[in-house]
Amino acid sequence: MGVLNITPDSFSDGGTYLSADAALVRAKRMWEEGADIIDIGAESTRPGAPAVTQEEELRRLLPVLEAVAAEVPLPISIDTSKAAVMRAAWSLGAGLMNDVTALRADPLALEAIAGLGVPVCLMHMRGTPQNMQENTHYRDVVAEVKDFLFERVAQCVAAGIPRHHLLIDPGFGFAKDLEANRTLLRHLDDLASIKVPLLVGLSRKRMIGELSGVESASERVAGSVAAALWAVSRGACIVRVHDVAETVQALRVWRGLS
Ligand SMILES: Nc1nc2ncc(COP(=O)(O)OP(=O)(O)O)nc2c(=O)[nH]1
Repeated sequence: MGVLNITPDSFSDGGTYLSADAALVRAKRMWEEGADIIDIGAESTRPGAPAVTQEEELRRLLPVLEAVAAEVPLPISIDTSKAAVMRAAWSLGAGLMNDVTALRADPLALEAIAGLGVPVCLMHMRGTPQNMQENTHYRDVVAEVKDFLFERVAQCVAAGIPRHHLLIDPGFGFAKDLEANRTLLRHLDDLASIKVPLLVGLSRKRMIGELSGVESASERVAGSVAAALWAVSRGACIVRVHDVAETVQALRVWRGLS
């Protein structure tokens, strides 16, 4: 899953792809590099990120989505928590919704997904991007994240969303410090018992910097690839990455040796 952030403030590539033209060039490049899905996000969810209004998110997103849907033959996921954005994006061809709040932020989101019949990724986080890093203590992070995801899956199935339309994601870096992220990664295969495909997002994140000592997010490519391989070896089905070519190349070698 190639990341296409059309925001001014994403933690590692904010402002780079703001125009529809630049975003389309990026999406095409990721397709050529071997991405299977393009994940378009118009609101940063990094720690401390300011909330974006629905109008602003739609203003950023829709022109880019139209252009990418018309010219890039890949499924498009939309990184949003707003039901109205999901509905508008679906009408323009989005094939997956990626909600870091697991359909909790917007009370209309669960109904929207059920009504549209569109697949959705349910991610674990606590609080909001503005306060989530004040809430990083867990009694047992693996058990608590697993219980949360299990419950969200059950809620979705009870709302009429087919189980095979669901993805789960432990939410690395969302209300988690290095210890919690590392514990979750080490026990990623514990989430397999939920029997829903696993998506992980580790790319360029703070934990990669903390483990590698690399300060600048955009220079954490090798560390991000290493983490992606680890996650795949522990059961991840989709890795959400900024550096598609490097990750695809590493996965091809990994698969060739497995
Ligand atoms: N499912 C899922 N979605 C996500 N969306 C955004 C980010 C944050 O990364 P990025 O989009 O690069 O940064 P920003 O939120 O600042 O745009 N991480 C995840 C993740 O780990 N999993």
